[in-house]
Amino acid sequence: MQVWPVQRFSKAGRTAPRICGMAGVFSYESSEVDWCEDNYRHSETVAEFYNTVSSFIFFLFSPLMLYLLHPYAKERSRAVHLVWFMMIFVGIFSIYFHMTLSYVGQMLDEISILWVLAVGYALWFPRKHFPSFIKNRVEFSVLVFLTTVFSTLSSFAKPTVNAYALNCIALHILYCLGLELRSCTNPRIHRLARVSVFWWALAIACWLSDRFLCNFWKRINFCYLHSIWHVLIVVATAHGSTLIAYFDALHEIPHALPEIQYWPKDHWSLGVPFIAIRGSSKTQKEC
Ligand SMILES: CCCCCCCC/C=C\CCCCCCCC(=O)N[C@@H](CO)[C@H](O)/C=C/CCCCCCCCCCCCC
Ligand SMILES: [Ca+2]
Ligand SMILES: [Zn+2]
Repeated sequence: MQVWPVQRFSKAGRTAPRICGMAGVFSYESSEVDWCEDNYRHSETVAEFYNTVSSFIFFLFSPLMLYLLHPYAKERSRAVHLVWFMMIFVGIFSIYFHMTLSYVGQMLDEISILWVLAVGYALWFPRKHFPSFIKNRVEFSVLVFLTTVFSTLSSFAKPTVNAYALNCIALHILYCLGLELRSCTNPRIHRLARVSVFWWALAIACWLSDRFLCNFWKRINFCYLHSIWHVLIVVATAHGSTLIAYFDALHEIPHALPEIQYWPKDHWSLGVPFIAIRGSSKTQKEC
């Protein structure tokens, strides 16, 4: 396969990125992070072709999830649309990052993920687990906002650890889900939880493998694991965020009788989950 002659950009043998002045932070390969896929193999201007192209998956799922979650958003708050709206920006920044491997691209990619997570926490973190000094969701949102501003500033201190820190937040989300599931007996919900964790585990396995086993993947000429991660983490987020939003709906708008359904076919193995709103009369919660 042809490698484009822009090898002057190649990182081979280089230990630290060259950032010279303000313009340097935008330059190709100014990020300390470089994924396993060979740079400039398919294009002169796109550093990691498959990692860039696979980031377009955000543009497929974001509008679909905005559409599917609209009935729930109408009942709960239009603010829940922020999560998938902001995912469009995660997609844009992911494309920019993999296209240039620039320092600015990396920071935009990671900071946008951090803010999506922050919005998710502010909207959906269960009230019963709020710290004792917090009285309501507005106060909790202020706390999340301040923590996120602090984390955003800290992310410039050691950019190479940002992605690991973000993955640790995913572990906290899994822990919170576990707590909710303990008091839930609905088998449909437990199945959605298993499917969500399955996609997330597959995604993180690809991310770690691309990071740490690159030599092996290069030897067998298969350097696409980070591209696969993009697809899997979006699928995991579609499942996981719907599950979290379902628990939120059960607690916050139980009268709406929320129910998990799948699009386009109402079967867990074939579709994308969403929250269907069955009514507005006050009834017992299911779990
Ligand atoms: C009560 C808490 C509610 C939280 C709601 C969760 C909302 C979803 C939030 C985040 C979406 C993740 C988007 C991933 C974008 C990937 C872009 C990317 O590939 N970036 C890499 C560089 O190109 C970078 O190295 C990756 C960094 C790690 C990102 C970690 C993301 C954590 C995802 C959490 C997903 C939860 C799924 C839960 C499943 C049970
Ligand atoms: Ca690369
Ligand atoms: Zn990526």
